[in-house]
Amino acid sequence: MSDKLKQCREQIDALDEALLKIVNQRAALAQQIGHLKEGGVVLRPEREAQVLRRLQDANQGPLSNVAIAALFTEVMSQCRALEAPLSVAYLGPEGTFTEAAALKRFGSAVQGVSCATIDDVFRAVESGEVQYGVVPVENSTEGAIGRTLDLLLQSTLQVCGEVMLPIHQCLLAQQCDVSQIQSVYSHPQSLGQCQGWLNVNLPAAARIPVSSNAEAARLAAGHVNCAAIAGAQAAGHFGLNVCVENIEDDARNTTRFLVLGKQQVAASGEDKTSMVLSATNRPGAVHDLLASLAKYDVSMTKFESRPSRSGLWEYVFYVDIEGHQTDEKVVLALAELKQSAAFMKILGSYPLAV
Ligand SMILES: O=C(O)C(=O)C[C@]1(C(=O)O)C=C[C@@H](O)C=C1
Repeated sequence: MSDKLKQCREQIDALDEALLKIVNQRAALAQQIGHLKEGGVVLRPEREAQVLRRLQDANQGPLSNVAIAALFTEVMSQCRALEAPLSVAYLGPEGTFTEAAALKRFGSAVQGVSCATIDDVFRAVESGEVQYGVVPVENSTEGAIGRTLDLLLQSTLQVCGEVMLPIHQCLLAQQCDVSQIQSVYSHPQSLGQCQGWLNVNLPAAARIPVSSNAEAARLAAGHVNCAAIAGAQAAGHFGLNVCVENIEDDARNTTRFLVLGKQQVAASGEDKTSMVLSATNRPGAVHDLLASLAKYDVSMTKFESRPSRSGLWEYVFYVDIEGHQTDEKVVLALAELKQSAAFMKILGSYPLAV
């Protein structure tokens, strides 16, 4: 070993000891805070977002802000676990992007509960079996996840947070001779995100939609001439090879997930509010809804219409705005909006994804 290498490792050892002491001091403070909360809710999304943003603002590298967020999310996850255990349901099975989103938001010190359907995630949170749930809500290439939107309308749960996860799809198979692949399994959303790649590279292969990407990988593991489209993490779970990486048609392909819970999250300073609206049946009604937002300078980040399921050709609108429902201009805009809407339900205010 060269002298320089030895020296660097000695310095790392010394720093690790200092880090060890400091993270344990931090953990002890979190424990104290836990006692002060006395039966209160342990997870404080607004505080966690503020901690991450402050550190990202102060970060001078060489670690990236993405790395800093991942590192300190894990630190907070371990500290939080000393205050109280936390359970989180997600749309499973293990190895799906939703599991990755839950991990990204909550870190590893939580009890993850895999659910077979989006409905089951809602039920698990509603019944109190778990404290939080994570479900996909929209993808940048394929659009809304209708089932999540429909359940948000019916449910009493609050949206407590959002997670943005860059989605990189891979072709997984037992053998990587692409000319031998006859069928490709995947979730319909993932097949949609890769249709351009499939048209060019596997035009003759059957595209078989299944319930999840993990299920696709499980099926591909049983047939030598079949492949799955899934995240690279699924390859390890099912003993498959990653034959081709990044086969999504848009390199910026991102899925947005929602964190569901029962708490009203306090303002963090950079927040979003989600709601569902319906307009009265008269000319200009939708315009009036949006005019209330414009009047108070509230930006809209999403507008999505869905059948209302209560009348033929009737629609509800899913709207996200910038700001917390307790912010002054949001309070004014929402009060006016409520006057012109036939129906209005606030789904929750929560910190912007860090
Ligand atoms: O500040 C708190 O309320 C804490 O419990 C500490 C802490 C942290 O580790 O920083 C942990 C859990 C909360 O969700 C927020 C922050």
